[in-house]
Amino acid sequence: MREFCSVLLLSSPYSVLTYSMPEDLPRQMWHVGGRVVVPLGKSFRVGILTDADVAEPEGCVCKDVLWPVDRAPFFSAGYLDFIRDLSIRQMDAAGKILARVLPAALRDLPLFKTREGLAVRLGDLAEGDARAGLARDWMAGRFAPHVCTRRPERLFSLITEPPWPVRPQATAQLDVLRYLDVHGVSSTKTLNAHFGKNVSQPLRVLLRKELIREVESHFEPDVVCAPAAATFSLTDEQQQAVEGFWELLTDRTPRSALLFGVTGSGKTAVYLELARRCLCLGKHVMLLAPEVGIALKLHRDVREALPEANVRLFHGYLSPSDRQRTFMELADQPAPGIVVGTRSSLFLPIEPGLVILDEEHDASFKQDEGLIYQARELAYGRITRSAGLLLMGSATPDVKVFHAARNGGIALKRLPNRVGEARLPVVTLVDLRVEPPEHGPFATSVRDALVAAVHAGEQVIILHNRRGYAPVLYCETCSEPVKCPHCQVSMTLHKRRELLLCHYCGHSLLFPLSCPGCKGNEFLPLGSGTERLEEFLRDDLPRDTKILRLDRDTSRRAGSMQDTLAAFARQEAQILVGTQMLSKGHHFPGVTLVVVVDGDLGLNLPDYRATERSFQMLVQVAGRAGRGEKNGRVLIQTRNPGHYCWQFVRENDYEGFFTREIALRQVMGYPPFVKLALVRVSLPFDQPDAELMNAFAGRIRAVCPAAGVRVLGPAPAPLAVLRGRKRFQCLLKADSWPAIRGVCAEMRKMLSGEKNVRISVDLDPMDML
Ligand SMILES: Nc1ncnc2c1ncn2[C@@H]1O[C@H](COP(=O)(O)OP(=O)(O)OP(=O)(O)O)[C@@H](O)[C@H]1O
Ligand SMILES: [Zn+2]
Repeated sequence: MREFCSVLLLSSPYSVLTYSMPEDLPRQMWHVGGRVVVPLGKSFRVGILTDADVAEPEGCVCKDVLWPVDRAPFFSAGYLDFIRDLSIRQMDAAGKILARVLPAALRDLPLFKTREGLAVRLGDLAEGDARAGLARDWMAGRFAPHVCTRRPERLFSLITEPPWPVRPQATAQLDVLRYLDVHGVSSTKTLNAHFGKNVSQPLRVLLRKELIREVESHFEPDVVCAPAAATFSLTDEQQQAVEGFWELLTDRTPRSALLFGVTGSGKTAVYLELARRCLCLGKHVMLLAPEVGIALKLHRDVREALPEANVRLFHGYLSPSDRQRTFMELADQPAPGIVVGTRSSLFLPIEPGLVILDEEHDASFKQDEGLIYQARELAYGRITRSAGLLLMGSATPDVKVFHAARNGGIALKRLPNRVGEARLPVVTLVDLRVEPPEHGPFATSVRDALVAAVHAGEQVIILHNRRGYAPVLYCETCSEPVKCPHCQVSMTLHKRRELLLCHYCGHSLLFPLSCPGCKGNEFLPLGSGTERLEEFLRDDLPRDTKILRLDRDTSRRAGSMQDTLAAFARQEAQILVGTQMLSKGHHFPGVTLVVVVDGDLGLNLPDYRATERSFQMLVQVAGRAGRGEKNGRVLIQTRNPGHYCWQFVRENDYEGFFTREIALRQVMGYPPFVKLALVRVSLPFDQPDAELMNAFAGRIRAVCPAAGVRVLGPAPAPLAVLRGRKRFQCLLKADSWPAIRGVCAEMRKMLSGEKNVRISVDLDPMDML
């Protein structure tokens, strides 16, 4: 009797199709969860065999599956189920989701080779005399696909900052240098695509001149481990947390839990002990951080604490070949190990018994572009299939998560004290209306504190959440700021790099320039970013003060972020200036003073989470002070000291903040009391929109009430133009996700025939701009 199976295509049209199983090939060649090659139209595709026992479809003739790619299942049934579930929730095809998360080489048609190295054409696999023999060879392991059809991409990084010792006539070299300067580590493929030609010649010259170097990844794991920290035993609080979580981990039902521990309370040690025990149980562990910088720190922590464990580092900046290798190795079911990484690790083909999200409140756990997802939900999806534990940890939990923990949906353990003798720092607000900034951006008392700390040989962290030299470059001739032609926002001046950059789309202009509007040449940089702050400090502080800066600009060269963090940890510098990158996760015992230049920066964004995010960042950065022997203090400059968040920041009172915030959310009708979705519609800048948007608005109004969905908008988005497209958005509120999904599906249908119009749906949005 003929047998039929389902195959999920990993390339367009991404559908699930029914094929017949070839009767002349042994049944043992096929594995549910393994990749297969199937014919489609006149070509071949790679798909995943998702079901080997389906009924014969009526009224159509099925083609045979051509040949397997994997000798064993690549994905477990649980993994495929997880992807299917995600596809329902994201309203996107499962094949498309997988195509987005699998390394390209694993979706490509493989090259089949005999053991002698002779290539076998796909057509020959379909028919021909060799087929039976090849099947025998396959079973005996003498015939296999060769996956690596692409040449591994080479990655390049700058070695030095501009200016570079290159003749002005050597334009090809300068172009490449500038590109790497703006975009950071880039591959040959991106470079060739950008310049529309092969750039291997200038690359060769630049390598020889030692102006660039080839790297494995943007962020290479530290080769040398710090000397193992003195071993310590867990405090009673830590021990109790471990035992509580361990009970949940071993009770054979999926669980989620929150470790709510103040900054410096030793949450990492709790994670590591649980990870160790989980490995002993024979289960995999995923330890995830919101940012690569913190993932690298955790990777080091794990290797120090568990030197015997099998540890892998995974994040979005690995080279394609590294990503591919990790997927292949893990699909091969290695002994239980630990994956340390960022959110995309959740798609690796292992069954984790324990998933830990460190700094769980962080917005970077949400992916906002392409495949939109929240790592917390994905992680829960993973551990439901393995009956494992999802452990979230933070000093400032997400308000939604803490609400669930309060109501018993999530188990809660606390670490209310810092480890050892360390105390939480004293936080003081500096009212800039009373004490205006007289030393660059600093009030006199703040500057005095800075100088005193430097004198005393202590370390200082200065947070300013804005990179670049000045956020606005104002033309004195036409009185207009220089704006990005694609986004209509002000371009940021990066003085040292001699660039103007759009922080939204990456568009860059060389500086100095003449005003794009009036050709004027006189400019005034307005406001200040981290670069200007650093410049001010160098001029203002004693000459021998060592200053480091950490932001996306100083992290463009491979390894530079780690170098900066390591140098500061070794106390080679006294001051570290930077953006929110330095606010969390790191442990610098020498820091006694933290200064926040503009505490109001994030408070007034048009987003219901603005206060929560600001509060979290301020408490986190304050938490970098006083982690060693000496007490810490924190000075926050503000012009708005009446805001309700300050009282809680000053007292490091998360729960007080939570109580206030959750009451507001209830009154205003925001999550967790309602489900929220943001629907974005965009169209090319020069395309008329009035008629379309009016009709769209009318139809939404007709659909929403019946579905029990309230709608705000459509209205122009706060960033009304981005990357050359006009943007509109509407906010949907309802009591249930299915109601929202129903309306979103309708909205997609409404716009499906419109030319050049794109629609995206963000469930539970993090970024409302
Ligand atoms: N039981 C212990 N005894 C001594 N030192 C400890 C103990 N537990 C943790 N530590 C040390 O305390 C320091 C702070 O711990 P850790 O970085 O884990 O804090 P955290 O809770 O993650 O803070 P944050 O939320 O600010 O990142 C680390 O250097 C760690 O080695
Ligand atoms: Zn732009």
